Amino acid sequence: MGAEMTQTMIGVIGGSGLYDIDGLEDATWVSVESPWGKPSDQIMTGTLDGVRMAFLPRHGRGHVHSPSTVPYRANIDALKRLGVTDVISLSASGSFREEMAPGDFVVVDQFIDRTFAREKSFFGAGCVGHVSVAHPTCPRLGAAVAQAARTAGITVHEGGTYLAMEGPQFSTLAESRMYREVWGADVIGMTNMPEAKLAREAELCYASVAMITDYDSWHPQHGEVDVAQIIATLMGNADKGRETLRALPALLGADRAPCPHGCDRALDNAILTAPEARDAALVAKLDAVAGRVLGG
Ligand SMILES: CSC[C@H]1O[C@H](OP(=O)(O)O)[C@H](O)[C@@H]1O
Ligand SMILES: Nc1ncnc2[nH]cnc12
Repeated sequence: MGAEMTQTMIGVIGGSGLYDIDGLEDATWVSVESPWGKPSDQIMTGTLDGVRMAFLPRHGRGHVHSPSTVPYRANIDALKRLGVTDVISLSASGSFREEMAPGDFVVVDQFIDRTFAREKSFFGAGCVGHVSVAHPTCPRLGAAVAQAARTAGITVHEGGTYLAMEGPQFSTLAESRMYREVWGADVIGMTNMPEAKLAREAELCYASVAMITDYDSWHPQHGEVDVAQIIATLMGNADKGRETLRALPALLGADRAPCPHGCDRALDNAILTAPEARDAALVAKLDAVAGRVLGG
């Protein structure tokens, strides 16, 4: 991938409550082998409005994986291996802002990564790589998904900072207040990190939609968050997510110009390990993620 046109393939990572999507032509669940382990589930592939789509339920059908056990590297690698160019992440999220109400969508553009028990990079000893995540989401893809959600009649907030916590417990009241008042986070969830960082390493455009389910624990009128409260909003949000996805392919189109923000060239100059010092086994595992720059 470089300066030339390619074919769009939209990869969707569905969060809690979103385990399938509808309306795909030739919908088929396929198994994808990854050298990074087993992805969360099979991936549903198909076409919508002439655009290729791939859908992966982040927690697996039946909600098998906790936020800490989601195989983030295998998931991103499998999507890349299938030919995905653009990843939309849809996630159940709490809100730290009165105006970002349950049922609203927030197109996230920044993250604070508080996770600590996950593998966060495809790179390591024998092939060291450093990518920039100063701007961790793709503005082109984010604008398209915001437009798609508006087309579906959803209240959309463009821009917001997502606090990624380890979980699986929700935050204490003191944490909730600190994230909101001191750190300036807008929404909270448990899964967008390291997913966003790995998508950048894999040179995939990544946009994240926080589908608001609750006000976490800070809101004096709403009390503390619990799963029952979240589930009450989750199913409606999942339907809104599906409607957003139906509108998205027509907005992106099948022919894809290179990303104007450089997401698909993130590995230019990123790998520091000299070719003769690289670990052959790791380089082989990086065939899909970094084959463009590593060759082979
Ligand atoms: C069901 S509440 C907690 C759970 O839901 C979110 O998952 P996802 O981001 O995959 O929608 C949140 O991050 C937690 O993992
Ligand atoms: N309040 C919250 N905190 C963390 N993850 C969430 N997912 C949905 N709501 C959440």
